Amino acid sequence: MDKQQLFENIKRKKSFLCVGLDTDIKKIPEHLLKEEDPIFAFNKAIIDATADLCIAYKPNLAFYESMGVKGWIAFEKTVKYIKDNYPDQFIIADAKRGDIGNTSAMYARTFFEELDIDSVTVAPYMGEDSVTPFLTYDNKWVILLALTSNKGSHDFQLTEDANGERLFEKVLRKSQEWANDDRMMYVVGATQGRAFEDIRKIVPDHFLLVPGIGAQGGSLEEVCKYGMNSTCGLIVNSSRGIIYVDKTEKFAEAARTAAQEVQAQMAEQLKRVINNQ
Ligand SMILES: O=C(O)c1cc(=O)[nH]c(=O)n1[C@@H]1O[C@H](COP(=O)(O)O)[C@@H](O)[C@H]1O
Repeated sequence: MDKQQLFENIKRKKSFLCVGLDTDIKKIPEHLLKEEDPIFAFNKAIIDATADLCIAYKPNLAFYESMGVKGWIAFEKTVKYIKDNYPDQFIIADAKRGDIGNTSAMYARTFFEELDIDSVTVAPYMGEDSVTPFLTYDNKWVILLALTSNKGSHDFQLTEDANGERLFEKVLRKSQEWANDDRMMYVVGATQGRAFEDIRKIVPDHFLLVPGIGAQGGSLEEVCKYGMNSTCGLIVNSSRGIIYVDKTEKFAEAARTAAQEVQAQMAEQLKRVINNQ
């Protein structure tokens, strides 16, 4: 999917919501445990209940890999289900990969060839040759960690060099030598507030993947105020705040209601982008 298609989907659905499929066997409703594949059954119900309200799904690999082979099978089935039934959805494999070049090439092969997923999250710490193997595929995206939502973002990302440049700013600047905004996005946590202003000075046109609303308490309004650009430029993720709001047989309905609330706020925020077209 290219940038224009993504923006068209955002306008059509009046949403830039990404539903995070962080599916934990210990958190799903009990009645699903009798299913042959409870993780997939849960995901399928959540996807069917939310697909018209969001433009992306982000399964986080940790949740699947923690279950070994069974988890990987549920992950593959989930990706296939989205692609077969909701082909307009942008799929993000949240894997936070990155290694020496020939190893990154194998990660890229997994997500882009074997599974044909749209994008993968990548850690920038090992530099250019750890990221470029992911950039050799047409119509596939690298989503590079820039300024994350967690407290630990202060340990490295927000530290300054002798010239006053912060590490996340160096990541944003340097990585633009490897790919432009039709192949690369950046992760910026919704908890980072006004930092979006600084980020937009360096990457005005890029899409940003923004996790951290909902369970982590980030403000959607603030993210939009400082981070939205003329093509929206935001994919905002919520995982626990949508998929775990109810643990009864009505969990999917409740997830839909939670997604509807976020989508309504997004539709409001999008007015200024759409009206300026
Ligand atoms: O790359 C990510 O998606 C990510 C980056 C970041 O800075 N913070 C962050 O929370 N995430 C992921 O986004 C999701 C957030 O989940 P909730 O806090 O439950 O909405 C999890 O899958 C996290 O691993």
